[in-house]
Amino acid sequence: MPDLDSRENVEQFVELFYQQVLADPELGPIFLDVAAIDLDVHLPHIKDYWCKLLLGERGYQRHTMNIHRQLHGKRSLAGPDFARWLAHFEATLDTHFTGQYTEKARRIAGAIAANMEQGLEF
Ligand code: HEM
Repeated sequence: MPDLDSRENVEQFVELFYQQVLADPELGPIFLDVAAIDLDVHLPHIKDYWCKLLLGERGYQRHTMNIHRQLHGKRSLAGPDFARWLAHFEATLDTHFTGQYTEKARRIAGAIAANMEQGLEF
């Protein structure tokens, strides 16, 4: 299985991850109804975000925490939501990718999800 060591593979990962998240009965509506994302706008941001975190690319320069804080104001995001999000993230990695970048993605996602969950507790 490939590693998340190129933009091409990171983009493939994001597509596969979002297929799962958007199909999730709890999480899908948060993206599609609450935030009403335009996938053609949203997915390139997510791809740039992971290319920054994993490959050191500089394309993503937005404030992720503020975006989730705003979202949290419309539909509260709590422990079980983060657990589902992470479960899809890890299942996508486990099924399609392997290697040191894959493990880096797993660590970073876990740490950011925990931080974000704490940061939204108020
Ligand atoms: C409960 C878990 C989560 C849910 C339900 C969720 C949902 C969302 C939604 C609906 C948006 C679009 C917001 C908008 O455009 O108005 C978004 C954006 C984003 N999320 Fe999450 N998110 C979760 C966790 C995370 C985590 C843990 C990370 C990072 C590891 C993350 C990274 C991002 C990024 C990078 C964006 C793009 C922001 C931008 O437009 O630049 N999310 N999220």
